[in-house]
Amino acid sequence: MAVISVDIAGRPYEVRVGAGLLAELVPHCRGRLRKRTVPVVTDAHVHAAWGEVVETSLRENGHEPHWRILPPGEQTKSWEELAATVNWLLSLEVERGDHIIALGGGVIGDLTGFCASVLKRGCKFIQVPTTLLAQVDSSVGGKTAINTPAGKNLVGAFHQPSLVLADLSALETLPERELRAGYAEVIKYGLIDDADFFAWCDANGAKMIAGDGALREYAVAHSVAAKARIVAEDEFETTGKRALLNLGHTFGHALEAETGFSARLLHGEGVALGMVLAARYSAHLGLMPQASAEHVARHIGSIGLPASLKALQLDCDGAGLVKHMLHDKKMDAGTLPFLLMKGIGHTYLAKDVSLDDVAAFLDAELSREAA
Ligand SMILES: NC(=O)c1ccc[n+]([C@@H]2O[C@H](COP(=O)([O-])OP(=O)(O)OC[C@H]3O[C@@H](n4cnc5c(N)ncnc54)[C@H](O)[C@@H]3O)[C@@H](O)[C@H]2O)c1
Ligand SMILES: O=C(O)C(=O)C[C@@H](O)[C@H](O)[C@H](O)COP(=O)(O)O
Ligand SMILES: [Zn+2]
Repeated sequence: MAVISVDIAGRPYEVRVGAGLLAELVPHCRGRLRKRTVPVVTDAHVHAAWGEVVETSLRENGHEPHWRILPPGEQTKSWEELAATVNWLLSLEVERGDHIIALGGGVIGDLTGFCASVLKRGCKFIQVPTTLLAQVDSSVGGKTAINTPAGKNLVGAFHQPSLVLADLSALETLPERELRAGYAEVIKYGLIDDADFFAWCDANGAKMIAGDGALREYAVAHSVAAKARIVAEDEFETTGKRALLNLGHTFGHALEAETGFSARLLHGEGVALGMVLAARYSAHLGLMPQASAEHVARHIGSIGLPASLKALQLDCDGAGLVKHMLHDKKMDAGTLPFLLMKGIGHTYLAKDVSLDDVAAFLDAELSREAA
């Protein structure tokens, strides 16, 4: 098992990565579950696959799980589910010191974390991520949120978990499309500032997705360590450092909004295509060699992730996509800083991007044939 520490000032916590952690959930929680009643928020797919394992671990250790089983999918990150879940937690008389368990992917982690942040002005919670995406990214760092009709993650809070338990065994029941989508956020760490890790992904990504346990443990632990370093430096995304984790997301979130936050485009798929667009736009601006941008696109395409905007068959133009971007939380005095690349492993926050130019670039990409 790998244990990574997230050194948030004054509130450090551990991320444990290994196989079989769900079956021993309570021992790993080491005294965090104070009461007999333990609230567990999950979704229907995760409950069907892992509910019994978690139930057994809790009951064998003298706890009584209370389940809130939500509909799977992005639509669950909503005002309605937030209100209903907070009311459910209140009905269980959860106290601030109790730990709420978020068992699931990024949707469950983001929603439950946000509930924990507002309940009684801040309750404790434990992230138990069951998707690759949640293990390498969303369970770590304390961003929590819901979506609104105006866009992605527009209402939320920074609220750190007390513990993250990433059980690699959970990935055994994860559909392959979800594994690939999660892998997009793994590649992201290589593209941000770690060219060696991108080379590792190039060599091992497909085998890791196919099920190699040692490669999975390395990918998850390396990604968590990368995220932990960035978050410890800039917890609240104020210095520009944490914004690097948004690589591909300005494009990706606009695509998610355009496709109605539906199963047509998963978050990780939007990020994958968003990173291709960020690389190609960087090449278009002359910042990065076109060959490096195509290297990024080739690797992403080789995994079965979307690498072409045309393939999405959107019913909009570049200006339509840019309109979604105006809700991006990085907007600053009417301008939108963009994550661009000077090369693989050299991402930076550019403050001088023209949105008209981005729209024209996207118009060209919308009609570009897939490589
Ligand atoms: N807070 C952050 O820092 C952060 C980072 C990245 C992404 N996110 C958010 O995370 C969300 C995406 O998360 P996701 O990709 O995990 O999606 P998800 O939570 O929707 O899970 C994907 C699908 O897999 C199913 N599933 C989960 N675990 C399973 C398992 N072990 N076996 C079988 N099925 C399983 C779910 O029911 C769902 O159908 C987005 O809303 C995104 O905005 C947040
Ligand atoms: O942790 C972060 O910081 C990230 O940006 C991680 C992203 O992968 C994640 O999708 C995040 O929720 C996006 O943040 P947002 O602030 O653009 O909503
Ligand atoms: Zn993301």
